[in-house]
Amino acid sequence: MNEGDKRALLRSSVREFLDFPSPGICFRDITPILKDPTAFSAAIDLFESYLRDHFPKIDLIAGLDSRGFLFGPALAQRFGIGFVLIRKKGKLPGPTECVSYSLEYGKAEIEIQVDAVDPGQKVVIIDDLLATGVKNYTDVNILFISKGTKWDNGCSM
Ligand SMILES: O=P(O)(O)OC[C@H]1O[C@H](OP(=O)(O)OP(=O)(O)O)[C@H](O)[C@@H]1O
Ligand SMILES: Nc1ncnc2[nH]cnc12
Repeated sequence: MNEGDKRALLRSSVREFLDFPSPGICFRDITPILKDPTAFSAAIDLFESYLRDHFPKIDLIAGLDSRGFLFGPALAQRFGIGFVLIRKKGKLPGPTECVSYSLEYGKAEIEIQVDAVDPGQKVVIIDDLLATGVKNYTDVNILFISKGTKWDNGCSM
């Protein structure tokens, strides 16, 4: 399957539910991607090829609780690198760093273990979709950060 076919398959695999979980929200349901191994492979292929084209050095993949956990480990395997968890507050043991943020509906606090990332490591943060997270980027996204510095880049598939 070529890249265009993969994108088309993914688009057709995301269902929309209006007014879920609250009135006015159009919820984009990615569960059909996970149910179809061809679609899931296509998602990981597209993430991988984007990263290989744009970023020569990646040390770690970090996944956002919870749907980022569905894609991140498979992607990390493709690169032979590790996967670390960014979880909702109160789920990770030991010393953590925490930040609060607003979602399309509601607020959350997320945490990472302080030893999850070493200074200077290049980390890809992966999630299933952005709604309000970063302006101009929607659907399946990859964002890059260098720990303790700034967002470097982002993409939408
Ligand atoms: O762009 P935003 O406004 O931040 O919305 C997108 C975020 O919301 C969803 O996660 P959620 O916190 O609902 O958790 P879930 O993955 O467990 O459903 C989704 O997986 C993203 O992480
Ligand atoms: N519109 C949306 N669809 C699916 N998950 C979401 N999380 C936040 N906004 C969402």
